[in-house]
This record gives sequence, structure tokens and C-alpha cells, in this order.
Amino acid sequence: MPTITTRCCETGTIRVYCRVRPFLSEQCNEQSTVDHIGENGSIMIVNPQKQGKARRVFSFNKVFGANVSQQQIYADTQPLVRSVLDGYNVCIFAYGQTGPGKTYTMVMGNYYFFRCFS
Ligand SMILES: Nc1ncnc2c1ncn2[C@@H]1O[C@H](COP(=O)(O)OP(=O)(O)OP(=O)(O)O)[C@@H](O)[C@H]1O
Repeated sequence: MPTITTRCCETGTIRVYCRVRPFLSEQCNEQSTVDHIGENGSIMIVNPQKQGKARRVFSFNKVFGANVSQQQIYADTQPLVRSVLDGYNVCIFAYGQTGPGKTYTMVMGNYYFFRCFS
């Protein structure tokens, strides 16, 4: 689950997005820890190993579910990228543990972010 952080002079605020990576083919027997994704940028995580299935809610500006495509991510963040061309300083970076899709999201997917800067 990589987290994308952006800073845009357009609004002067930092926005934090969360993207849920789908299971990889070798993980077909795994159980998702994502219990619920809310419309308001919240995501409920459940620990299926814990008795009583402990749940925690985290809040972001927006949460992208596992079925969200590179195109949809790009469409949602495109105004920030556009700000660069309008002369604003914009920083977009991804962070998260190893393997949740930082590189896929920022570079590899369909080269959407890469295309903007090349
Ligand atoms: N949204 C996605 N849809 C399909 N596959 C994905 C998605 N996100 C990531 N993957 C796949 O998951 C694997 C790990 O992704 P990736 O290498 O981008 O993670 P990372 O966060 O950059 O890892 P690291 O920190 O170890 O460099 C890759 O095989 C990638 O193709």
C-alpha cells in the first residue's frame, strides 16, 4: 500500500493519497487486510490474525482501491502535474514498505507520470 504525498502551491496544502495494491498472482491464498474504503478518504484495516478481528481506520485525502488503474490515478492527480507547467513547484513522492507498488505507481505502470516530466 504505497502512499503518495504531494505539495502544490495551487492550494498550499499537502495532500496524502493511499493506493491499495492488488494481490500478485503468487499471493492468491492471502487474505486482504482492507476491510472497507470510505468515500471520504478513509480506509479500515482489519487484522484477520487477531482475535475479535481488530480494526483500525486511517484517513487520507483519497484512497484508491486495488481495482483503480494507472489512468484513474493519473486523472485524479493530473492537476498537480499540470501546476508544474504553470510555474509552480510541485513535489510528488511515494513511500511505503518494500513491494507495495511505489515504482509501479510513479514510473512503471503505463509511464503516465514519467511522460509528464520527459
Ligand atoms: N497497482 C498494481 N497493479 C498490478 N501490479 C502491481 C501494482 N502495484 C504494484 N504491482 C506489482 O507489485 C510488485 C511490486 O511493486 P513495486 O516494485 O512498484 O513496489 P515498490 O514499492 O517500488 O517496492 P520496493 O520498495 O521494494 O522498490 C511489482 O511486481 C509490480 O508490478
